[in-house]
Amino acid sequence: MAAFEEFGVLPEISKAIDELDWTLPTDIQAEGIPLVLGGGDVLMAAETGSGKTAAFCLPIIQIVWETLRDIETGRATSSSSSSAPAWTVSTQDRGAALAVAADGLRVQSREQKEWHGARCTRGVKSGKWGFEVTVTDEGLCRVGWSTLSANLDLGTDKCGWGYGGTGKKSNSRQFDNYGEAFGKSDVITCLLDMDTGMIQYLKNGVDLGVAFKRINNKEALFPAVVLKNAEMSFNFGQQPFKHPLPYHYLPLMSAPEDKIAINTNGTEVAATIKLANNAPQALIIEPSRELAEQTSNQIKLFNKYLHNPVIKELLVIGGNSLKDQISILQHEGADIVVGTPGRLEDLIQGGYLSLANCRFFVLDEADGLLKQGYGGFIERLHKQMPKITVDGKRLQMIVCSATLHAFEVKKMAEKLMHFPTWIDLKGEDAVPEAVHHVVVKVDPQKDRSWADARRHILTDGVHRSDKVGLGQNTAESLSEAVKILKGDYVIKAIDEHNMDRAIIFCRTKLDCDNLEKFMNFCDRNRYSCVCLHGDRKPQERKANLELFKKNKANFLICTDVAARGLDITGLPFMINVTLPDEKSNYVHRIGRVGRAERMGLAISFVSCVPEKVWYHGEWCKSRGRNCSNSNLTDAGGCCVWYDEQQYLADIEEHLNVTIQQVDPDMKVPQDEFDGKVIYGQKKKQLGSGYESHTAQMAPIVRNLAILEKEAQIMFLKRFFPHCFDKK
Ligand SMILES: Nc1ncnc2c1ncn2[C@@H]1O[C@H](COP(=O)(O)OP(=O)(O)OP(=O)(O)O)[C@@H](O)[C@H]1O
Repeated sequence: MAAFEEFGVLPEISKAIDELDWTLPTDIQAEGIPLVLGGGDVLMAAETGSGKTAAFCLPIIQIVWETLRDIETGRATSSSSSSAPAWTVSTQDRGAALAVAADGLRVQSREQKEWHGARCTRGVKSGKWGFEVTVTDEGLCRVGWSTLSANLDLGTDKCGWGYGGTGKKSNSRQFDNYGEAFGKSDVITCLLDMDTGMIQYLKNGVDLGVAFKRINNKEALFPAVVLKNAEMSFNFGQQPFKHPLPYHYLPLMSAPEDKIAINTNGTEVAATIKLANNAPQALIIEPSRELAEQTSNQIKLFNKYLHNPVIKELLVIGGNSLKDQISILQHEGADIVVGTPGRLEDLIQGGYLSLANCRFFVLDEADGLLKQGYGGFIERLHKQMPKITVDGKRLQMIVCSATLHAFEVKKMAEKLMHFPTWIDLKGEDAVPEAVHHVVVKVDPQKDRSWADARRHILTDGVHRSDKVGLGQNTAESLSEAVKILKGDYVIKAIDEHNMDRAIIFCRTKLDCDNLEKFMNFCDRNRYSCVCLHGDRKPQERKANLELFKKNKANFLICTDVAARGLDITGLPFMINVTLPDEKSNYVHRIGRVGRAERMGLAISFVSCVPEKVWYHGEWCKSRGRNCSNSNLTDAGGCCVWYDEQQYLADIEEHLNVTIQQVDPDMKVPQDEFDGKVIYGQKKKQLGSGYESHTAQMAPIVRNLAILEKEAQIMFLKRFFPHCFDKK
């Protein structure tokens, strides 16, 4: 069996993977694929280039295909089930913000302002029954019994009877003192005597007395709960109760069929499902067009051998014809949509793309999307997606990035995701081992070559009206010198390392354009380059990326638009002309090399003096185009002093490493990277490292064995002293 099949992947998909020469799943794939196939919400945090795209695409493709096949063969029906469901909390008969765990025995609502409730899948028509709940987190909760016609806000109408954590019982919105308050870790036993119409509760095994008597009810009663920012677990008798039920009461699980009623709320008569053309099963959001295109291409590759039915995949990004995308949605249809926020918003708002059948919601580079301000957009889409699809499947949300440890991500996950599993393969943000990253200090006071540089890069014009140049030892003059030196250092780095392929990051679009001109000026053939940034037309961006990918241009000069996710096989080198001010972007930029275990060298230039740079905000009318207001922002201008030393310190602290420093001659010192690896290729004899690991662990294991033996002997001596006496 092929390696991927062992993780539950269909043979047809596995065959397509084999053709890519992937022998084994990467760690994130080995952990992520089974979790997604198993129906869970997943947060995947793993380093750049570790194969996250396939970790979510493969299981999604598989489930989408299986669903299409079931629909085609008539096996898929809407969520009603004539066979009686188990005693669990219903995923159908529940409030929108109430999450039910996969086993149906734990519920959670993180909604702070509103109450959200749910009922059990089964109820009882007669007899004396009991179940237990445990409060597993702080918050407000009410638990008890209700009929199917009661509203989910238990105790607020005449058909629901509840007991709340504040020590009140309620029915018909009448709240009366009862028992005592309860909270986290308390166990509440809920008792119902259908024959006399009596409801009673125990708190941690202590009888609180009758709560409701002679309830005038002819309908079946169902266990019910309502929560406000709280969590609770249920036991209908699946586990031994923590506190025994009073005499004559039995666990609900043991109720015979003739006394059971089935919860039919939210379930409809079985019907064959038909999915609308414009209502895909999966929506994948990417932060940039290039990345969306890349993911879409991967899906096409993995799909290759899945026929009957064929999965229809659609890329929706700006720059491609909106009319064509609408036409495809209306006529051919799409099962998986990959897109960027802007175009997705246009299609959804225009009513061309429906989220009514969406069961996979993927946020790739999620922290990037949130930082770009798409949090509200994501929440709006999530609200429009059904939490349970027509065929009874739960909406699954998958969130990934190499840098997921942002507060915004955790907040969003808490709000939108359903008991998500974190796959965190690195702990905190980290740079892959396959990346050798170094910094080169740019010190215009030590390196005076800028002073008599006859040819130099056209700088960004920040100091156009300042007096700069030789003899001027002002901050402005040194800042201008840094800009000149950095242009030269790019050429030096390329020459020193014989780079014939590299991605070069600049801070602004203008810096990219200036570097492109400079490299062409130096030698159009040797330094052949293309640009990728937001001011270039979509078709040009696409063409430039292709030129670089196909090796027709040696260098790709770009802004952070290309920092995330771009996958260029075996890219050996990367240059940071200026460090990003956002720590996580360092990790993403660096991650363009050292992918799929191929070694990469990343060189970052770091100015030793402050550099004055453009910073156009909303206040800049032209948003930077031909802007010449070089005053500082606090004086109403569009410039700031950029402190790269500080950014370097921040990055080092964030990654908990000291980044190796290299002299301006760009020579990388002899270490385990140099000489033993060829950048762009896999490290030879990577080895598992187990051998040295075993040697390190051996003495510790030996000590543990001794301790274990001592503990066992102490135990035996204490409880079986006679065995030792005899000896
Ligand atoms: N199991 C595998 N075996 C070999 N190569 C793989 C495997 N999985 C993925 N790859 C390759 O590894 C490279 C990186 O994969 P991918 O783009 O999915 O990384 P990523 O984790 O999403 O990175 P980033 O965080 O930068 O977006 C790709 O070229 C991909 O083809």
